[in-house]
Amino acid sequence: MAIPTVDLSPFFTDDDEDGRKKAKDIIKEACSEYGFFQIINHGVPLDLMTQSIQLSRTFFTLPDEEKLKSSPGSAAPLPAGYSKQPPNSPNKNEYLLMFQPQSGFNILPANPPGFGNVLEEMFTYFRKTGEVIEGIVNDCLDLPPHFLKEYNDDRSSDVMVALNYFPATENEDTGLTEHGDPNCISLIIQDEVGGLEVKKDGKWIPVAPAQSTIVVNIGDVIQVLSNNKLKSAAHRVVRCKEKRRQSLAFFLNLDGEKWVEPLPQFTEEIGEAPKYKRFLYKEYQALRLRNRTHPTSQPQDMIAMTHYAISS
Ligand SMILES: O=C(O)CCC(=O)C(=O)O
Ligand SMILES: [Fe+2]
Repeated sequence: MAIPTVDLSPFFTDDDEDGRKKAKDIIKEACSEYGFFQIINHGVPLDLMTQSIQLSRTFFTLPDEEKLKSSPGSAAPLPAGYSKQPPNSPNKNEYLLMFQPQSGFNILPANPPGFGNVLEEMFTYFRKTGEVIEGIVNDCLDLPPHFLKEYNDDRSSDVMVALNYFPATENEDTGLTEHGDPNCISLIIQDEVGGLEVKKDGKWIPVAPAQSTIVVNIGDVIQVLSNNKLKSAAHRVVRCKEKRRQSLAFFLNLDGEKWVEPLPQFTEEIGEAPKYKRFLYKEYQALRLRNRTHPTSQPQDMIAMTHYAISS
């Protein structure tokens, strides 16, 4: 079993309505079945993807004192710059986090040379592809044209993270614990080591690494808006022995001041009860951030979308 792969090339030409329709059908099915799919011919240049992973691998092998030159400043809403998970965290990685290039928050490394530029370029491409996906999801949900684009109209909360996972130990191979992404849509590229897994019907499906492929997943915001029509699937990263793993994740996010609730199209207009209470996105984000700073001993005790679920 593997998550579906979709060719996005019809969305980058004007005259392939048929191709777009076929791709949308696959995406619609994938988002309701898996919450995940993979894309090829997505507009992000392969050499840029390769370079970003290679330079990231080089960056994370630098001595701590060099990496810590990009330590986060305090102004940003999330720690933009280089951080390592605290030793008590079940997540075994270090990472470099950034906002959009013009945000003023980013503390990008000077070494390896060119890495900062490559990250900024990747951010810009990821964002474009993320917006294309958001438009497709909009159509898959039969929402009015540009509804999601107008609702999610502020790009200043988007985040990109370059991650380095440490090799597994004899006794322990968790890289990133099971979670759903809180945001709207996420894009991931992983190196050849692999390790990303998606939960479907209680089973873990590995997402095999594939060159020039981007993994896409639906986040909690879309799951709530669609009243569970589309799925924000649980996923995790498993570590491999002897090999460290690089990945790059982009989160098309929502402005914290937005309210999130199931849309009338998926509730009152079709006679269905809303499955979630209305909430302010920044409150949910703060709860999710608390999971990271104060991890619970049991992963199932972490705050997730179920926090706002209405029991039927
Ligand atoms: O590293 C990966 O492949 C996935 C990262 C992820 O799921 C996340 O940061 O939310
Ligand atoms: Fe995730």
